[in-house]
Amino acid sequence: MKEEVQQPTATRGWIRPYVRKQAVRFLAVSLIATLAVACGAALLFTSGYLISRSALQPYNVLMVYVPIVLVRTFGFGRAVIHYVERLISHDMVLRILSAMRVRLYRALEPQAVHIRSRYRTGDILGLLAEDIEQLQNVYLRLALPYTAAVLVYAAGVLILGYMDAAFAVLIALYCGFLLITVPVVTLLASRVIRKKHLKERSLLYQETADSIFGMNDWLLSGRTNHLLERLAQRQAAMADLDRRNRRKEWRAEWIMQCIGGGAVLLMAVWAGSMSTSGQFAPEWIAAYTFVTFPLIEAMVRAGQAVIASPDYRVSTRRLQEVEAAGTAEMEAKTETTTGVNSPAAPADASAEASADASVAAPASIPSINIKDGPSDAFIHLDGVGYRYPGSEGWSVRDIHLKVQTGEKIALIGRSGAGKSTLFKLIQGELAPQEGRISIAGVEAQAAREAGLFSVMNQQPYLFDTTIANNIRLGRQNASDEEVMAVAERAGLGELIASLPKGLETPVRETGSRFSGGERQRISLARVLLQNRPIVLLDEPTVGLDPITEQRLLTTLFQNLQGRTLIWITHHLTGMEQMDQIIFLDGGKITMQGSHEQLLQQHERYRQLYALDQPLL
Ligand SMILES: Nc1ncnc2c1ncn2[C@@H]1O[C@H](COP(=O)(O)OP(=O)(O)OP(=O)(O)O)[C@@H](O)[C@H]1O
Repeated sequence: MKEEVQQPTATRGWIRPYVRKQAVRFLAVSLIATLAVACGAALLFTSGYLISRSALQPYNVLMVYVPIVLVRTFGFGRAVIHYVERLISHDMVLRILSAMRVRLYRALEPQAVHIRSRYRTGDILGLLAEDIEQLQNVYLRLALPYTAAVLVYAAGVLILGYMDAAFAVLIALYCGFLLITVPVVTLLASRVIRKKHLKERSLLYQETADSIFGMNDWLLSGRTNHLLERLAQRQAAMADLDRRNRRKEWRAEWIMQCIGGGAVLLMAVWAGSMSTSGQFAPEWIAAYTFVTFPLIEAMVRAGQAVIASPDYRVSTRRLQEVEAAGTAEMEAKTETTTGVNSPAAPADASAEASADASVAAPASIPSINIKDGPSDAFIHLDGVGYRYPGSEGWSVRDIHLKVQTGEKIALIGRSGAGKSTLFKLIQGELAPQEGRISIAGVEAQAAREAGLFSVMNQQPYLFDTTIANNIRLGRQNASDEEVMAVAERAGLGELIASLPKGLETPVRETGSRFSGGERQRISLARVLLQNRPIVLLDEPTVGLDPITEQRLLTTLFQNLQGRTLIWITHHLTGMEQMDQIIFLDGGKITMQGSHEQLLQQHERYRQLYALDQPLL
């Protein structure tokens, strides 16, 4: 599959551009599908003739030899044509789907860092798991059968018209009713139920995702039965809507089958009258009657596909929404990286570059070279403000902050003060709505993409593999010696020596064999291996006892000496080692200065510091 399907843009929809791109294949498959129906029709036509002719007991089998051969040929031909049709149509659809998946990925990728705040997880799962799959049915179950049915309809009416114009008009109207009126009326009648069904499904996905994320809390609260009941209710509501919907579809199908039966009767009566009037021999009555079956079946299938079409529309709408958001994000990114707000990397940063550890930056991003060890990272926040989409108030505002290379900053504040938001802004996960952020002379997002940050968070995730592999997440190509060296620097030496398999010891699922402090040390070893100039610490000591906390902090500060450090914390342990301490409250800076300055100038700080000394 070397052929590359061009990626249509957001404005060009999710169906037509691909049909246009694959027009030749689409046309070929439609003709082959029509041929398959025609072959089926010919099979029954000749069968009908053969049965009638045989019933008249010809004196020699050779009298029916030709229809026998034809029945065999059409029977065999139908299977072969059907197979070829499936082969080509699935090949075409797989090409289209692969192009669509690439396109969806490209739409989602620029939004990756905001994905959890922008979409609900259930919707994303639905999008990835269902929507693209749904679209394959547009081609296989809707477009192709409908095109084939219309072609069969047109050919049938033309052939009949050649024999009897008035009857051809009657059949055209009759089958038109089958092909258009019944599906459209059914669609309109089931619109409300379908809408409800989609809403319920989205809620079910959302609640299931929520429940999985919060499974621990449900278990701890002892209310798992309540959760299961709620999910069961939601499922029952959906199943009920499903049933009502299906009932409507079955009714429509039943009506279509009845209409089809009527068409067969009409044909039988017409063929009878044609025979009576001497237009053709009586043997042809069965042939004309039988031929109606496969033709009607093709039309009923097309009608059913139309009835299922709203599901496809919902999928395309969701894909279009995601793509529009992705395009907006890309445009914003392009403006950010090429706009006037993006000064080039400072001269001294590149001057100090060392070849062995430079980070290849994407073309549009000023290249930032990171030398082995701390470099000239300089963080400058100038009047920064951010308000989450849909929120009334600002989560942070008026933030002015200058951090010199190698400085250690503590961000302190109660819950909801805006620490994490500020963190995300510095990391380039969020773009400021007011003011600007520059890191080593470039926008935060560019700094992030150039790999200037390492992050240690509250609960580092350990994968179910060896300690060495978990540390290697920091740098895949690190040698065993390098991994051991950082593990020792992180204070894991003794622990590793006590394990029979040393660095090759499996950590077990989610790292359950290690204590909180040990897990943080593994995370520190990863950070050391990454060797990046800015390290962001998001409460890495939360939940640790005071002694373990002190020890971990000592290891951290010793090993991260010289790097620019920003540390989110809730309390004041270790503040003496910080160059700047920033208090946030209600999204604003309320106190700022070194430990000594704050002790001298702020009574409140003195009180907080005294209160926060651990009882060792
Ligand atoms: N995704 C979001 N959408 C809307 N509002 C948000 C979102 N995330 C945070 N906020 C709001 O922004 C404000 C600051 O939140 P933030 O998470 O930055 O505080 P924090 O100081 O890090 O709190 P904590 O210590 O509890 O993590 C809060 O009022 C919070 O409700």
